[in-house]
Amino acid sequence: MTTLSCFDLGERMLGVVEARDALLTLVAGRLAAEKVPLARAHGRVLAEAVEAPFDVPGHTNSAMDGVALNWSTEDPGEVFLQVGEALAGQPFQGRLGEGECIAITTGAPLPPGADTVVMLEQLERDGDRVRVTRADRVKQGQNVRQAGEDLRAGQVAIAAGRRLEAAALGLLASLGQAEVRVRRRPRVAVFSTGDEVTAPGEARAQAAIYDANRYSLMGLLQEHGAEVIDLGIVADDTDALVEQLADAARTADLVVSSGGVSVGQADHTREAVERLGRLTLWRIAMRPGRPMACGVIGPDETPLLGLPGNPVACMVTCLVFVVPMLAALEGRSPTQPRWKAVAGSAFRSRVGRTDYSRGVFHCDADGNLRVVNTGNQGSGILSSMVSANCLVEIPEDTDSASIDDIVMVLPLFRFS
Ligand SMILES: Nc1nc2c(c(=O)[nH]1)N[C@H]1C(S)=C(S)[C@@H](COP(=O)(O)OP(=O)(O)OC[C@H]3O[C@@H](n4cnc5c(N)ncnc54)[C@H](O)[C@@H]3O)O[C@H]1N2
Ligand code: MOO
Repeated sequence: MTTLSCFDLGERMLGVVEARDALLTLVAGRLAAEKVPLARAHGRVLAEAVEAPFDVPGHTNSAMDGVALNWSTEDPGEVFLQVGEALAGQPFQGRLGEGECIAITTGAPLPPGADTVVMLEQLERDGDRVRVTRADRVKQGQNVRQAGEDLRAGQVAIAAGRRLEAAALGLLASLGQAEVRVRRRPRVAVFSTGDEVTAPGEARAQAAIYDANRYSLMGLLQEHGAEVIDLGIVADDTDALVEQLADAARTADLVVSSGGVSVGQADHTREAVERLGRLTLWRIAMRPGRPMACGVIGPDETPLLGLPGNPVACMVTCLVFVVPMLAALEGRSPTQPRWKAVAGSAFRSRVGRTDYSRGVFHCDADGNLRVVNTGNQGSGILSSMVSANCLVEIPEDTDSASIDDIVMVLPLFRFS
């Protein structure tokens, strides 16, 4: 089935998946790659696969402090003559003969002729004679890490499109990589609309509200890897907004606004966007987050998403629609992590609409994920978003979610 573009969907109510697929068509290709020092690469996305330039480990080495010896013969005996030592970084120069051993430390290369390490705790020493206690328990090859057992030279160590978390940074360092090629961070311009919306720190007029959305959006976008361009609260002046948006379209990969998308509003944002490109207003069969605007602006058709003004609807639509677009820009999979959990409370739902409730999941005594809602689910109640660690998604074919039903949870924090 071909996916329709944002402007071909018409007036009907859209499904969440359909809307997300259409938005992903606006993300034209992946962002350019750039080289960054490994120490600054945390959270970035690898632009190309990294192959191991050599075997890892590079040499067969000891996993214990003890002695290295040859255990391949049928009766290796119990007493060995120590003929030298190998330290990490200082190999033993020579070959072990029958009945010989060397002292060895963890990580030191095994000399030719040795295939087994017996740890210190299992040894008795008398001058250069070493006796292996409980020799019946020794297994040939024990306590030895084979060259290439982690990675073979030329094998892909980390695939392209992978976000670099702590373990990946450690692995890249162990491969000697001082720099890595990662995708440029997606640049997202963010602004708020609404005459009543006031910047925190400024005096608040009667019936005005402080601008919550820009801050929750900037937080979500940064958490998911974006570089944010803060355009503030747009002035009530269409010409000024056109100038600001034209600028944003030149520098940003995506423009995100909140407010002014419900029906029947005389809105200068809409007029400004239409002067610079195209805009379509959507109604999505979801709650919260039903009204949304989708458009393109500027010569490069930079995508613009107008998210609903209600603070929870704004965050939910950012998670469900904008976060997958960021993933696509960075060359990651846009599929979001979600898990099954047992409902510990009832959740709001209705056939024909995807419902997102704020939930808290935890592991119960049997080790199962259990999720309860965080109370008042009004679209303006940000404190129930603060108490939540997930969204509970009840799909459009489901008319109720009661206690003990299985539901899907989407973590609110970045998982991959
Ligand atoms: N007749 C209809 N009315 C409404 C509909 C509808 O379909 N028909 N949809 C409702 C839904 S659902 C939502 S969500 C909102 C979306 O409204 P807008 O995007 O036009 O947003 P505003 O009207 O500007 O604001 C709604 C609400 O949110 C507050 N807000 C706005 N911006 C911010 C901000 N930056 N920080 C904090 N709070 C903000 C604003 O004060 C309003 O209370 O429309 C419903 N109405
Ligand atoms: O889409 Mo609007 O979500 O809540 O109040």
